[in-house]
Amino acid sequence: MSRKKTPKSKGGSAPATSALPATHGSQPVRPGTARPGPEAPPNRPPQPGRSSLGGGGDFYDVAFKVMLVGDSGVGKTCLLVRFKDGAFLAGTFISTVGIDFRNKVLDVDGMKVKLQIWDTAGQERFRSVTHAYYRDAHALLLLYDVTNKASFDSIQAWLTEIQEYAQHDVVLMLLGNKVANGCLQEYGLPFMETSAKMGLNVDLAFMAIAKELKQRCMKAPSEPRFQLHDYIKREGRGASCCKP
Ligand SMILES: Nc1nc2c(ncn2[C@@H]2O[C@H](COP(=O)(O)OP(=O)(O)OP(=O)(O)O)[C@@H](O)[C@H]2O)c(=O)[nH]1
Ligand SMILES: [Mg+2]
Repeated sequence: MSRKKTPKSKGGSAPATSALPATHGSQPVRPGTARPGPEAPPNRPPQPGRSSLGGGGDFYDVAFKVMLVGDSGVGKTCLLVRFKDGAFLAGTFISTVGIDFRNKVLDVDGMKVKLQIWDTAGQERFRSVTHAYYRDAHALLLLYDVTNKASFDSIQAWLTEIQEYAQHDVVLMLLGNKVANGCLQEYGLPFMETSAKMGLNVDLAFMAIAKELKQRCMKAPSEPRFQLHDYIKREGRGASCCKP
């Protein structure tokens, strides 16, 4: 499989007024089959198959879009910054406006898997912006704050929204951020407790998504199926559990 190196890109953001993302269903974007094209403008999501998906300055074999969703204040931006930069955004809470993204390339069993991670605004007034991005997402990380019951109570509403706007085969994982004890099996989703502050299970959450996505499009018939539930149960640190 061919590999690609494209100009460095830290990420970008799309204001509430930005155009809709291009539609490509839930097909992964492989550099080897990419159409040539200019970099997408920084305030718009990249077009499928264009070199902008290669931003980040790294070679990659396959690219996927991952979206972070959940109520305002649950820690989506902090989780992404922790994953991308290994740092915790302490201090004043600055709510995301519109939508923002960062790229990161992971080595998944010898293959370079690029995740383009979209950080959405949890505030209600940006909900229509978020809706427009669901259809392009290959995976969704739904976050709630384990110290905020209201954010937990919102899970069902988020799931309803996901069902309405996302692809039917989207990979979905629930993350209880700001870590506490206990297990959650209620929604039957792969689940982990994370802490953007302490870095708990953050890399693992994204790696689990990358492994699942990579296997969905690359698995050889003889290869055993990747078990997302088993993987996060086995590899998760601290309190983590999932549906058997
Ligand atoms: N203790 C603790 N605080 C956290 C953690 N993650 C985020 N926070 C804090 O929670 C607040 C909100 O974090 P953000 O990441 O900005 O929340 P968000 O989900 O992006 O919010 P919106 O952009 O409004 O949707 C900030 O004050 C963070 O410092 C965590 O794991 N532990
Ligand atoms: Mg945010």
